[in-house]
Amino acid sequence: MREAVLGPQEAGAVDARLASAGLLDLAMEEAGAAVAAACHAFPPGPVLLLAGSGANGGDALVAARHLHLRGREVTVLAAPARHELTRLNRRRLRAVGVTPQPLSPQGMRRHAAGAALLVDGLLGTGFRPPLRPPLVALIEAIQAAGRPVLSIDLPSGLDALSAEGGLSVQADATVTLMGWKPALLFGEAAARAGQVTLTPLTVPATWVQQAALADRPTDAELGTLLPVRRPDAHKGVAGHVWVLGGHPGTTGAPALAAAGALRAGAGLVTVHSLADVPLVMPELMVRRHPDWTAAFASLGTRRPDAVAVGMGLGPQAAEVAREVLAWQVPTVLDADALQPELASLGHDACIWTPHPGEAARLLGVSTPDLTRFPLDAARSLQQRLGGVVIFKGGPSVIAHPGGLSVARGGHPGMASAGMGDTLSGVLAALLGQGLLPWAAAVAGVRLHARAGERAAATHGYGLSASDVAHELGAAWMELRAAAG
Ligand SMILES: NC(=O)C1=CN([C@@H]2O[C@H](COP(=O)(O)OP(=O)(O)OC[C@H]3O[C@@H](n4cnc5c(N)ncnc54)[C@H](O)[C@@H]3O)[C@@H](O)[C@H]2O)[C@@H](O)CC1
Ligand SMILES: Nc1ncnc2c1ncn2[C@@H]1O[C@H](COP(=O)(O)OP(=O)(O)O)[C@@H](O)[C@H]1O
Repeated sequence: MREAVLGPQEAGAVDARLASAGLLDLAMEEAGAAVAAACHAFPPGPVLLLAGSGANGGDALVAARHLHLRGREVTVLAAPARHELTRLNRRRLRAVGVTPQPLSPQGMRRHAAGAALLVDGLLGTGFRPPLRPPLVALIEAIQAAGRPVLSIDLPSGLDALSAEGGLSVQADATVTLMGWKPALLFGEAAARAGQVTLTPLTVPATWVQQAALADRPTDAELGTLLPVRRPDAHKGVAGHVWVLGGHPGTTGAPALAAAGALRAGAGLVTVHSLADVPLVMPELMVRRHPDWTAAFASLGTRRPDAVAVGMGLGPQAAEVAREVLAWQVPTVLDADALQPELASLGHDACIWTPHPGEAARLLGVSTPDLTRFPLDAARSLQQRLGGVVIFKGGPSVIAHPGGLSVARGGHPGMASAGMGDTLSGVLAALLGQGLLPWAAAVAGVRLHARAGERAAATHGYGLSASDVAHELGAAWMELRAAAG
């Protein structure tokens, strides 16, 4: 099932809709039950639950009731409830014999000493930074307690939309509700969440869609996008990819892109370069040109099915990319071709693949400004460049005219030189096989990430881009198999 990446909901609007059908009550009940179930994965012993004033606190109160009814010793420290359902669940908790005590850092410290587990229900998606003092002291007290922590929805103190950690709870596990929040997927914030499990909640799909900022497609969905060849297929129908790149000192980059293209099913791959590009696979065709004017003259009016341009291309990259963009063929722009002066020259069949440094150059902002809010960064890049943008990272965000998509998987071993070059080749291969740019982008990024995961199983942090290219075929088979 396609999962949503959710932004903070406008609590009032959601409440009104849900409350009218009594569904918010059911949703909170489901949420609390899931949290209680997750507590059983921790060692046995007393559970200290911390409930804030909003609905996140309400979830904690429901969890406390479920735990108590199953015979688990619980202590609940709760802030005065501002949320109607939270008040209701406070009454329900009292009715089964558990009376919440006032929430304070002192009380927290006193009770944490005897607790086997802390449940953090202080703040959820309703939190708006900066953190106010009473919460600062509480979060510091949670950290100082040194007990295992299970957070509800997201660790308290994290801004659901931001990748920043800041002062926030360091959880061992998080039960997130309804959909993934950006904070659980990116940067320092994601590292605060520990092991995350998603509890979907039985609410109408339209509500989830309304709250969603992005989607997060599964392998089964992405596998259906990969092309299937007829038995009588020949290399002429599998796409001819041209790779334009390389410069003395960076000749490996186009070679890696070309290997990525071949391993992602391109029928023919030709590298055009002014430099002496290594023939990393004998199946590649490499044409060395004296200069780019001569190169374009010799190519005449011949055009490939798809182009990847920019990898290790050096100082003339903008000029070369300008010429390529005028061809109006499906084009992947990477590395040195990611220049601000090309922004207005793109077309609908372009895929731009900046990493955060290149994205900052394209938008004229600082890298941290972009990595803090990766979904906003991807959206801004797409608005500036048009076509499809892949804002690369772990994970990457794909911005296309239909919205945003957050990729799954990959491996930290992929943080090594040349990895993006291989991705460019993969994308060009998929474009050359007829995929629409958005489909090539979402399927290509996942194919590359899955190949990275497979290669990392053998090579760990010693992973190279060539290792990833070698796993592309197996990753392709897996994705297709997942599609059924
Ligand atoms: N919307 C839904 O469909 C569901 C939401 N649920 C829960 O509801 C949560 C959202 O609930 P709410 O919107 O009530 O918000 P929260 O429970 O996240 O917190 C809101 C409260 O936090 C305090 N707060 C906000 N900013 C603060 C700051 N800077 N410093 C200190 N305190 C601050 C305010 O006092 C506010 O009352 C979700 O995270 C989830 O846990 C679940 O009950 C399941 C269903
Ligand atoms: N920690 C990570 N988790 C998942 N994928 C990663 C991670 N680090 C890097 N990658 C992937 O590796 C690629 C790196 O691209 P890039 O920075 O352009 O490399 P290069 O410029 O060396 O070719 C991107 O596709 C990125 O998504």
